[in-house]
Amino acid sequence: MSSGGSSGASGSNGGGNGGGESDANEFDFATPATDQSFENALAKARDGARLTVADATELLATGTASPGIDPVRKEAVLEAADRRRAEEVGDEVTFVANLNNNVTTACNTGCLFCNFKDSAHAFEADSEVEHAGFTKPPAESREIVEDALDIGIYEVCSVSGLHPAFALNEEHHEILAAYDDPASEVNYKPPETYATDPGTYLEQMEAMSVGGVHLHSMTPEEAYHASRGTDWEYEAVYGELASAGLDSAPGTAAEILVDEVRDVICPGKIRTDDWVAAMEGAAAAGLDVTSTMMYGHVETVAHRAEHLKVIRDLQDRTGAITEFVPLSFIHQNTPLYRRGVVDSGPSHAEDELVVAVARLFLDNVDHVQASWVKSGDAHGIKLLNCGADDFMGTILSEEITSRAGGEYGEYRSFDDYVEMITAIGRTPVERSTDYRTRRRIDPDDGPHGPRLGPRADGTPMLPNRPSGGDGSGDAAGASSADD
Ligand SMILES: C[S@@+](CC[C@H](N)C(=O)[O-])C[C@H]1O[C@@H](n2cnc3c(N)ncnc32)[C@H](O)[C@@H]1O
Ligand SMILES: Nc1c(NC[C@H](O)[C@H](O)[C@H](O)CO)[nH]c(=O)[nH]c1=O
Ligand SMILES: N[C@@H](Cc1ccc(O)cc1)C(=O)O
Ligand code: SF4
Repeated sequence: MSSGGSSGASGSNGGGNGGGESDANEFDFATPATDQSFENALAKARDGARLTVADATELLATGTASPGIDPVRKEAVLEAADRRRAEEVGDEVTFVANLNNNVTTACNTGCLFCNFKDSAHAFEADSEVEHAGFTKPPAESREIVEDALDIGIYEVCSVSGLHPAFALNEEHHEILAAYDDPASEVNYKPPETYATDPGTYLEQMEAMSVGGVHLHSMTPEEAYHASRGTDWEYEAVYGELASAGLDSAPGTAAEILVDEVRDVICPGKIRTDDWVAAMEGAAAAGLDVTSTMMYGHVETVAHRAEHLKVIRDLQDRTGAITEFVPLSFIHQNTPLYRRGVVDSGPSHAEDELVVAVARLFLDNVDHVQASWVKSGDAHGIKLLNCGADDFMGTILSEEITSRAGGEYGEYRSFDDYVEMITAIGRTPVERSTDYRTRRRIDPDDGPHGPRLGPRADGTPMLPNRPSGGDGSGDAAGASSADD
């Protein structure tokens, strides 16, 4: 691999015109040019016409004909998106009382944007390699969810590394173990190899699906891992997971859904077609799904626009997508940054344009999320005025962004939410994961706490855990389970 400076990212950061002026290397994507003009694209967006990939590219770049982001044009795009948001979903800003409970950081997939994972080898019982990761057996997962239910959460969101000992169920263990060389052929080692057994995926689902909580888990990449080495259909795999308690699936692992970008940032991951097939399988199994895009690394604005088209087409076919979650790339501790492939994540202007163009382009997805984890409070609030109408959730625990170098903590209280949302003249609304159940919150009736969770009674959440994210993996008052 070459590491020719920051060319890929400087191209996309400098207004999204590709890596045109920088050193040629394999991470340079061609400068996008379209046969559309910025003005025409903006006029179509204002009229509510369905946008093309070329339209979206022009809007994201504030015109591909000139380099950099034009501030006046940017404001026009943001204004059109904010107006569309108001017409489509009104002035409510939703958020969910939820808990992140990630089960393991052991992973060999090697995505170059990720610092969440630890090399799975370090988790082996006879390994002397130090690591700060964790694996939580099912009983520990259950205890963590139980404790969080007591303080009022509605949802548990669980995404994990692809631990080599993870299998869907006992039958899957047998199939994987029967390979001649399971480790190299199907990324499998038996649980007894490791200091801590993660259990099966079905056992983790059963453990976390407790007390009426909504279980949001199993990304397409995890569904692939839960069926590796077999000919099982995604619909059947998600069906079994649903029978064990899964309620909806996160559409992470999407990154950029263009294979030439995946080849650079996550060559070990499933390709775009497989990601789409997994999401369709989840939908066919009756699950809601979310959708994401992780942007601001080596890709161009044209790749972002193509990604949005993949999501819109998927939603046209399934109707199962509840929200779109833009994930702003956090660069500090990642291999992409440390190896000099990128020199930063996206600028604030790029974040704003991604939210705005998602709102305008994804005419079939109702909700666009702003993330205080990725952007912090002030910029997150700004994104709510660029087309976003959801402000994610309380989460209580955060490992992905903090390990990548993010600095915005791992919890927001209901009082924080009410203050931030009313500060911009909007209405705070507690939601269910699927947005179908909502509760408008009277700002004057504080202190505020969750009421939609199975055990929620309006008491403010008081998470029993050390404050600040040190990436050590403690979650909501549980002990860490370092292997
Ligand atoms: C860490 S993975 C965990 C789940 C599973 N291993 C997978 O890849 O689907 C979940 C998602 O976190 C996001 N993520 C990881 N590192 C990130 C970073 N440095 N900045 C922003 N998002 C990141 C990616 O979109 C990734 O798909
Ligand atoms: N944007 C981020 C999220 N979003 C997910 C929500 O918290 C929630 O699970 C979803 O909206 C379904 O209800 N979660 C994170 O941990 N980090 C983010 O940056
Ligand atoms: N946990 C993911 C974000 C995420 C999770 C679930 C979703 O449905 C959407 C987004 C991250 O921090 O990157
Ligand atoms: S993004 Fe997921 S699959 Fe990729 S290295 Fe990180 S944990 Fe593993």
